[in-house]
Amino acid sequence: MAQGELKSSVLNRKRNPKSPVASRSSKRQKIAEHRKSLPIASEEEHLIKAVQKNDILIIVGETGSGKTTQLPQFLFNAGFCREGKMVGITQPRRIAALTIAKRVAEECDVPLGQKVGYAVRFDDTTSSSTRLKYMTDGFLLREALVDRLLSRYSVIIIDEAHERTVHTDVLLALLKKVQRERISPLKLIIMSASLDARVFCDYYGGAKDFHVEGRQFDVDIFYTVHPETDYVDAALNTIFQIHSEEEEGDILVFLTGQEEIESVERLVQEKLQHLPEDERKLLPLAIFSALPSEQQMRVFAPAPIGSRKVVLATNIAETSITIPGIRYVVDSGVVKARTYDPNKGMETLDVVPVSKAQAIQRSGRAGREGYGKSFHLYPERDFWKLEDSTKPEIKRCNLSNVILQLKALGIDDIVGFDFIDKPSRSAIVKALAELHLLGALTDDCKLAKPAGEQMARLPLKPVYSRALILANQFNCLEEMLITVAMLSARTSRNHFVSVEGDHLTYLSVYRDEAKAEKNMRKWCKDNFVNSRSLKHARDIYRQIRGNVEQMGFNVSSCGDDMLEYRKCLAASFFLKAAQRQMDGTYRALESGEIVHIHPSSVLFRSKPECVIFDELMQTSQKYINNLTRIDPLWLAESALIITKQMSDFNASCLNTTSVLSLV
Ligand SMILES: Nc1ncnc2c1ncn2[C@@H]1O[C@H](COP(=O)(O)OP(=O)(O)OP(=O)(O)O)[C@@H](O)[C@H]1O
Repeated sequence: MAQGELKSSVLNRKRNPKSPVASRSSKRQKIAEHRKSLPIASEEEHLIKAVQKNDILIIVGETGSGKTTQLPQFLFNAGFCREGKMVGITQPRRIAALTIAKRVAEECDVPLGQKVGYAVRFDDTTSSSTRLKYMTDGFLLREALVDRLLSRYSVIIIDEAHERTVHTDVLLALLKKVQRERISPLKLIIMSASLDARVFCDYYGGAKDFHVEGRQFDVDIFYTVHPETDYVDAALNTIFQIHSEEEEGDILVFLTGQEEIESVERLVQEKLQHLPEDERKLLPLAIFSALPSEQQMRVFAPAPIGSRKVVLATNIAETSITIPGIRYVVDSGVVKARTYDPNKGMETLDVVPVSKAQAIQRSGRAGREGYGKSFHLYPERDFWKLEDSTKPEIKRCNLSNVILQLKALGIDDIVGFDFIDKPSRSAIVKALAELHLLGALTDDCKLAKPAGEQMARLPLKPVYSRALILANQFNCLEEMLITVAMLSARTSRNHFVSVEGDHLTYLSVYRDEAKAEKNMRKWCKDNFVNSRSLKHARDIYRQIRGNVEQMGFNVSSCGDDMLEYRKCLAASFFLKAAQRQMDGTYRALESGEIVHIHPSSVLFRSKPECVIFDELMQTSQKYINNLTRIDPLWLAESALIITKQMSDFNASCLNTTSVLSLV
């Protein structure tokens, strides 16, 4: 993309004053000045009055106006944290909870974990003195399992509500109920950067909305004149164009996923080799959700003096976060979106155009510390054609996890539950049936004891939780913990091939690295394994091992008896089994879909007669991935159990019999 093709639509610019490298007190002064300069600062009094007057408040403000960092501090100062009460702030993403809490602790000049802390899955920094608690929406939902009325909170703020993650949607409904049931008052604040305040106001019966006007810094917006045929190539060119022509400042590039990011990372490195020495000072850094937290945090460190960092990100960096130094944003205009078809039990992962709200959020990342520029790799006319916002996740995801949590919260009538946007009936029925077959629900659709309770306590997909519970009985819990950790970390498995399938291959990758005497990075490099993902898997392993030990499980190993382990996999993943057809394709037994083994599976060539799989996904074709070869007779054993379960299953609790089509 040539410079001439970029078009500016915002001319009004303000420059960021140069920041002095400061001693602690001048840093404190700088922070105080910064806080005063935020658009929300002049609204403190009005906001507090509005919260005092209204039990539910919808706050809408532009990105960067200071909602997330300032409002909790205003509430603290106004006395909402007296008598040990807390203000809880939820974020859709863990990286946001983490970095915002760090920033607010810095603004308050306190160590993280005391007055200000964060809590995300497997990582809780809060203490008994924490008053402002940043957390993921999923974490608060889990907290409700232990303390139904969320009694320690005086205020709960649901931030970035417009993202409409499934956990946010469930919280919106749950908090309505909690508010009604609580004796001590609970203030509820819904915050959103954009648009649909109306939806939330209506949902809460005409709740009051409050608008914070203005933003701190302008962002110049540029579009291409013509559509780009290859956005990766266009992104690469734009990075180097900014690097050679624009003033100092870091670059944030939005791409779609890990593989793409890693390939752009390599391409940037390669291109740099062809530049003169003094123009090579460009440091590519990746951030995506499968990256371990501490590696994600690298993008927040300043670039070495004289260098420019270029952060290659998925939509993980789209909302809430401030990456210091970013002045330029490059927006590919696309995102990888997951949708789930409950009838086929199939996930589809498509690269689709972003919504207007997402494009605005992306641009907003350039104007956090000073004036910025945002380069969209598509024409302006295409921006206007984008959807306003993304479809709520609850309408396009597998509901089994969320329904299990609602059941564990004592909410039995899922169909009648007051969702802001109701999931389809078929998605609910499918999830209930799946949970029943996995042993989490009784025949009357109640939480089964203890299996359902244990599954609800484990922060994993229900099928993984079931695999762990069964593995405890099959004496292969150690192996299953590794498998679940490797599957959750989406680790690569090149080079190590077990003829039995991907799960066993994962096991050998994990174990061989542990045995090797070399350092992990070197070992991974020699063996073509992604070291980032493997490290992530090790973290997850440690954490879930802690969970199952707390539940009283004894982590034992089946040694070399992999038959037991494979039988255990079959008994857990029986709903995800596929049988080879005459023509070499497979038929997924649950849905009847014709599917193919993904080329990255170690079983791609050997094509065994019968397999269980972890993923069924539509990309260019319908693929199954993460497979293990099983004996069809083992499935027959599971089928007998299922038939028995189904005959006992009280389908009237769903008011439908369509669950029977499952078996
Ligand atoms: N970690 C950080 N480091 C440096 N500055 C930060 C950090 N977090 C926030 N800020 C500053 O505070 C400003 C306000 O951030 P805040 O997150 O409160 O805004 P917001 O209105 O909630 O925006 P958004 O809707 O985009 O989350 C940012 O624009 C930035 O200048």
